[in-house]
Amino acid sequence: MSARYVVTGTDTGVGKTVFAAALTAALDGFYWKPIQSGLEDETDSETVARLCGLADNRVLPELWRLRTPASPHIAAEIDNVSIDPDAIDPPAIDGPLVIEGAGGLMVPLTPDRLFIDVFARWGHPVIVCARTRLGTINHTLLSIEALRSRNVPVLGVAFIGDPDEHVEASIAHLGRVRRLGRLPFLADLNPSTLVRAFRDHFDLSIFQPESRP
Ligand SMILES: Nc1ncnc2c1ncn2[C@@H]1O[C@H](COP(=O)(O)OP(=O)(O)OP(=O)(O)O)[C@@H](O)[C@H]1O
Ligand SMILES: C[C@H](N)[C@H](N)CCCCCC(=O)O
Ligand SMILES: [Mg+2]
Repeated sequence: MSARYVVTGTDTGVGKTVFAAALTAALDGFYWKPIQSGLEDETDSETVARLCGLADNRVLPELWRLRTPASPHIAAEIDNVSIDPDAIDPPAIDGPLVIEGAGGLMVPLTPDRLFIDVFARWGHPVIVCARTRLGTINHTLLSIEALRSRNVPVLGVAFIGDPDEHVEASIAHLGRVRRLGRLPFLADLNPSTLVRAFRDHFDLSIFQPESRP
């Protein structure tokens, strides 16, 4: 089976979608956001389609599209639908697949079930997107601990923002986790600046295990 990567983050708004667009483009792969909450602004799938520079069919349809920009379990209740966490399975496509959650790991899908429970069932490697800003050490280490306590494979941390060597190194050391790279803030965010930034700041071979010697 082709590679599957789960892109999660320490919080909502950390830059998962932008990172996921960059990774999808770099892998020449597919993107899937199973649950979208919030439909008024550009959705994450639309953002990825705009930023990854690939054909529209590389963005797979969401399973649940919820109107309210809230936690999925609340947005689902408002829309009077129920999310079935057991029915969330990655589409069987032939090619690398980048899957984005919603918010952070412990975001509820129902009153009793969390996104991290679904990731644990899949067992696909998880990439934790983390800010470099103050507060990130605590949030990132907690996220890694939550994944490890459920035996979810952690590929590493993708930092987003301005460089902070001390902070990034501390997280790698204390979390015993790989630093995948750091996506800088791009004042002009478009497909070409994003592809270049990913190429300059990440080692693609980490995401292509089959091409490693
Ligand atoms: N590397 C970057 N350079 C410039 N802007 C960025 C970058 N990363 C994220 N942003 C901006 O920050 C905002 C939040 O990013 P993004 O939508 O990727 O977060 P998210 O973690 O996917 O949030 P959600 O939990 O809603 O899915 C967006 O306006 C996005 O354009
Ligand atoms: C609305 C937002 N952009 C995401 N789609 C959902 C974020 C849920 C966060 C829930 C929480 O941790 O409190
Ligand atoms: Mg997103």
